[in-house]
Amino acid sequence: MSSEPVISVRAATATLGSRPVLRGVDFAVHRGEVVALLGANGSGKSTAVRSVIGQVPLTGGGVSLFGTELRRFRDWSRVGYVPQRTTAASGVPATVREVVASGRLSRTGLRWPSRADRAAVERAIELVGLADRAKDSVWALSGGQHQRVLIARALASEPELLIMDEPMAGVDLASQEVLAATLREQVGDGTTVLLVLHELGPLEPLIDRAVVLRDGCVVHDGPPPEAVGQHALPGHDHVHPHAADEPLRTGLLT
Ligand SMILES: Nc1ncnc2c1ncn2[C@@H]1O[C@H](COP(=O)(O)OP(=O)(O)OP(=O)(O)O)[C@@H](O)[C@H]1O
Repeated sequence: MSSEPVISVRAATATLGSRPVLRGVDFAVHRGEVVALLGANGSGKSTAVRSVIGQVPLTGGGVSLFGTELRRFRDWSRVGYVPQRTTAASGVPATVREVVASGRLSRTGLRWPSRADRAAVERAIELVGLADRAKDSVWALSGGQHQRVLIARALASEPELLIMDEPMAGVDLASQEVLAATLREQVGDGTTVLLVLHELGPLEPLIDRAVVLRDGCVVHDGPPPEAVGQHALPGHDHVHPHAADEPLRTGLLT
């Protein structure tokens, strides 16, 4: 493990509207790690990852990527980002291949795509199991297939760091399995991953560490919490044993 974190978030504070949403968040993600950001609805998970990629300005503290302060970081082809469930279909008709290829633009810029660029796009499409749909319009896809396209778009630049906001939300079981396999492959290749999850689900075996947020603060940073009994059910405040004597309430599923 490299001593310099790939992501370093230090005492981060952020306000949305007049609401303090991040209230002094600290965490780091090291090279090759898979870290899940967990917490109840509204705990600040999306805001935290959006601040990591500069979409939410911090009111205090700092973020570094690959050892560079965010405001000076320019190497965005090293970072793949999958936003919280949106559609890959804009107002403009586009095929699966076109949307995925747009994810390569951070590497190609304005030059004509090379053979390596095209191969990376095809590999990303294959990884998410959509090779047979490459020429189809994204309008014709299911929600789970859309999500796969967004992930392929993030993978097209062959990023060293993949940041995903609830990649499994609203995704059918078949697509979940494809996404888990895709992620396993990326992790096997050494990609560093930070992902927002509502529950660990099929990605659980891949997760090295969990950072749990509550009300904009980190309340746990360590082994992923285990869902047990009825507390594993959606709607239950999640209680699990902690290394210390007190049980830790993560509010994981509420
Ligand atoms: N643009 C905004 N303006 C004002 N408040 C916002 C805005 N975006 C989010 N919030 C609020 O900030 C808080 C944190 O939101 P955030 O999306 O980071 O939470 P989350 O943990 O990702 O939740 P979820 O699991 O529901 O996605 C919530 O209370 C939310 O209502």
